[in-house]
Amino acid sequence: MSDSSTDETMPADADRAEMLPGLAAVPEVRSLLEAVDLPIGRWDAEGRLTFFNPPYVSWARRAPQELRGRTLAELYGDEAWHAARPAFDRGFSGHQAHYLRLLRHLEPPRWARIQVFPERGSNGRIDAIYTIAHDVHDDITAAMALKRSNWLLEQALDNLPWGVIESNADLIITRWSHSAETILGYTETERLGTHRLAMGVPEEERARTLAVYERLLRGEIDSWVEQAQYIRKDRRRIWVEWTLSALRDEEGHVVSLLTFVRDITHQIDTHARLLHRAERDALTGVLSRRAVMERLETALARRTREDRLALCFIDLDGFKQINDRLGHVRGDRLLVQVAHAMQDALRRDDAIGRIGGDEFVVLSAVADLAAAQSLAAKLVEVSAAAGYDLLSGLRVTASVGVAVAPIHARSSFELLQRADDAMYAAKQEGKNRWALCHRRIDGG
Ligand SMILES: Nc1nc2c(ncn2[C@@H]2O[C@H](COP(=O)(O)OP(=O)(O)OP(=O)(O)O)[C@@H](O)[C@H]2O)c(=O)[nH]1
Repeated sequence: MSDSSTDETMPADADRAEMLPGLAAVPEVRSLLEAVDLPIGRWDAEGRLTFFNPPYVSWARRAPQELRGRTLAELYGDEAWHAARPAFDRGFSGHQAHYLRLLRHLEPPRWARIQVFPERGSNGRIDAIYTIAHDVHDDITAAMALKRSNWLLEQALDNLPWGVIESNADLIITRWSHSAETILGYTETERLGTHRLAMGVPEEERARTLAVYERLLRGEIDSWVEQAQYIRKDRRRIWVEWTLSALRDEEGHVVSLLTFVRDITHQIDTHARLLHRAERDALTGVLSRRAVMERLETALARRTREDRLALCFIDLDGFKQINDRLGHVRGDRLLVQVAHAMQDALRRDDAIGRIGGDEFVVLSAVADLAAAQSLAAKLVEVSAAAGYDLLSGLRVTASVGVAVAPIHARSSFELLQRADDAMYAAKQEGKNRWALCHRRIDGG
């Protein structure tokens, strides 16, 4: 080993004091700089490292003789110098500055915040700058992770099939995601800062919806899921599912309502179609046998002492002949015509179902027997009018039997039986007519 290299690595205290430039030459300052547990370096006007304390040596991962007199670019590369240069320039122009640098010479690399401040000589000139490095790796990586997860969250929220809406404790909207725009038709600009109920919620739903919001805001419930209608900006009514959650601060106060919204119009339509299909007779569109029997059971179960329920049993006359002469397709058409004519003759609360080939049942709440009879008469009349095949001039008519609960029967089975008997009587009497059940429960 040469003498000079010995001098470089371990300078005697006296020699070192002479070698030290600027402020660092003052013994008190030097002791202070060496005692500080942060890497400190002094860079002269040519950007060369002229002083460094012991923490700097271990931080730089170099022997002292490899550090002294070197520029930052020589020590850490051009990329590092590029990051440092603006702050160095500010330091040499008399200002404090700082910059962030990823220290790639460390394994694994770490983020540091480097503070730069000028050293002014006695003549006021700036002879050098000092750098102090702070390890901010954990803060920076935490901030970057937070930023990234926020970014991911935003991306995810925007790409979800769910619209995301957030409103504050005054129900003013503070977030309206991209998907919310797509589903509800209003843009973020139109909705931010407006009241939740200002647009879209149908008039008749407002009071109920507000009551739900208020329960959430008061903390009475934490979440709420419901299906409701919404009027889009283009005035189209859609079905949506709202999932609302109350968000609380650290003290537990509800500060906002987070809402996810999903368009379920398609599901609701499909469900309605399936329900309709199960409930309806495929040919005529009136109720199916099962559905009309269910209505009958329900109506009888709900009937109060005073209520009267008329059941008309309708069987078309001579329908076999229509089929035989005109074929099934034209027969079908006549069936449909008669079914629709009967349906059109009924009131909103009445029900009509097809229970067999050419057999129908009509249910109607009536005031008395006279009303039941006039209903039966009307069914006979409209069937005869509608049951006409224009091409052949052939006609079908209907025979109708009517029984009334609780006058003629109390159970559904009996009521149906009594009406069927009465219909048979009408056929016997010559068809195209109605007959009232003649057997009263009380035997009268
Ligand atoms: N076109 C068509 N015909 C049907 C359908 N369902 C049953 N039929 C026919 O309807 C006819 C019903 O016959 P009936 O009620 O016994 O005979 P009808 O000629 O009406 O005799 P009456 O009731 O005594 O007047 C039969 O020929 C069945 O084949 C259907 O969905 N479409």
